[in-house]
Amino acid sequence: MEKLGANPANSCPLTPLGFLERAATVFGDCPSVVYGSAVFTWSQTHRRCLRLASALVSLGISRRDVVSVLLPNVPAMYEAHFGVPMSGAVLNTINTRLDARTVSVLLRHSGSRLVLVDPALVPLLDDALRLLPPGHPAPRVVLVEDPSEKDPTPAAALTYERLLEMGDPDFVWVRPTSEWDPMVLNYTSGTTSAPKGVVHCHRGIFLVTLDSLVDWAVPPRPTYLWTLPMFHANGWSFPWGMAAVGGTNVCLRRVDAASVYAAIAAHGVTHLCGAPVVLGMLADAPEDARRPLPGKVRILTAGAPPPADVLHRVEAIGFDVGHGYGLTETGGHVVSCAWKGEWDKLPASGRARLKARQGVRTPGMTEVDIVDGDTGRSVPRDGATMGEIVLRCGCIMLGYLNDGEATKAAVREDGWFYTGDVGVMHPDGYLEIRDRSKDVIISGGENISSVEVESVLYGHPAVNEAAVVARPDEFWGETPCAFVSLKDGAVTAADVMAWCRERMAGYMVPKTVVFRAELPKTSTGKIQKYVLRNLAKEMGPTRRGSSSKM
Ligand SMILES: Nc1ncnc2c1ncn2[C@@H]1O[C@H](COP(=O)(O)OP(=O)(O)OP(=O)(O)O)[C@@H](O)[C@H]1O
Repeated sequence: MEKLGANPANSCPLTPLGFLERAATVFGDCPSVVYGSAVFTWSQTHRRCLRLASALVSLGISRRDVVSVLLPNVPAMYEAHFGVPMSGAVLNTINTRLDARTVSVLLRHSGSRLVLVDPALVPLLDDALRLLPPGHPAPRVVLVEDPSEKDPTPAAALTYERLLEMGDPDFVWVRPTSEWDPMVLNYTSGTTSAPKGVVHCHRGIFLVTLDSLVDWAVPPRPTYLWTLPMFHANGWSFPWGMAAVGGTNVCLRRVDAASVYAAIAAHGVTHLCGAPVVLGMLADAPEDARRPLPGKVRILTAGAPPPADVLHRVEAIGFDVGHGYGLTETGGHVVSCAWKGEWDKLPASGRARLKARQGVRTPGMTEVDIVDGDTGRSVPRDGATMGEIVLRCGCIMLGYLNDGEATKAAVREDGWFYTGDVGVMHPDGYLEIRDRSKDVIISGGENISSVEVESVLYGHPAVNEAAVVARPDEFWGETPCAFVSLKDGAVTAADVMAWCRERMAGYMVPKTVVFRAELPKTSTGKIQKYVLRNLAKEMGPTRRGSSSKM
């Protein structure tokens, strides 16, 4: 036995890129990517990706060079997920909702060599390039033509289709020399601080892709609607996943309730992903935007805590919602609320409450725990004691690009990745996020989960969105301050406080309620609590016994 082990046949580097070759063989004539009236087959997508890889190499792109994309969910964005790493380069998808300054910082930080850009985003890229420091080599720009957008570049500029024409459809793609070779570079959303550049290798992406398919029980040949931006942590690994199962990728340039319902009906969509804001959008869609669902439509939600009330409402329409938890640093979801048959017997609100819990590790994940910050020991399974969620598995990032300190703080010597999320472990072994460590409110020594207070606020029939942050308090240190946007305006701060008082302990009830037409969000649709926290701080401390409204 001692002599047996790794050999050249069993230690070839794992990579998700091979899924595409297989898809071309098995599903060659089946639709791969649909966009408006354009329909590609898997053999066409395979050849287009090889052309892209070959053309990039002919432009001088080589192993480990960074190629960025500034694109909505269009076919070129899908193809870049294969074509760019098939050239040996590292794919960097840039969030299209960022401002020019941030895009410029990311281009500089990543040392990007080439950018694929959408016509509508050319002005943003131009501004970002102008902001690069003098002497910094600007990346080469390739415009991705789009039938629905005016072409803003001179005829002589290099375009995506011309680039593909230059490429070889029989190109022998550049395989990773090691499965640990970097494959993608994704910047985090910047919800809690400046975006960090997360680097994943081929092996990690291979593992999370297959794990996500198994965990969500995705069958062969699904019809997958791209409501989740592929720039957000590579669409939680599903660009590669859809090739593995021969799915049809329905691309949408813009996501609004009417286009989502229309696309579901027109294409017979079976699967889609979205942050809880997308669920809210579907649940609150006006009657004239809705279409009957053509069959079972499954939604995977992750990225922020889904309020039980929103889960309940979207399931009432007929959607079948799965709930996952992950971070840019894990490449996809690694914890999910694995559903038990016996829960089906519960009333709808009870089912939604259970589904709002983040759940248990996915099958491919090695270990998840919640640990006490001081002792490092697991917290008791009592559904009440809070600790930090830590993870261990093959899809944890290689690290943050050029940021050894942040990498060391997140991936520690004890073998855990520290998520910065605070949660509790329930007696049945399912975990539930209570907060991000920076968002916990400490009032008179009691830890208050802002998420828990928010979930009560979301239950109020007039509340559209809610976020709870700490406001300084002269006596308690901090008290909860709720920022609320309303569906209709006929509610007072006193009503909101009374609603909370009936449903939670007194110390958790917001002592300040601020109404806003809209709450500030990150480019991935998450509410920017640090902006609200600053606003709460600027209001000055609350005084003993006081409660206020604005
Ligand atoms: N199902 C979920 N329920 C609650 N929170 C979730 C869920 N899924 C993800 N999250 C939150 O999203 C975070 C991961 O988001 P992402 O990687 O996009 O960047 P970010 O953490 O928002 O940005 P930054 O790290 O720059 O502040 C998790 O740490 C967690 O706080």
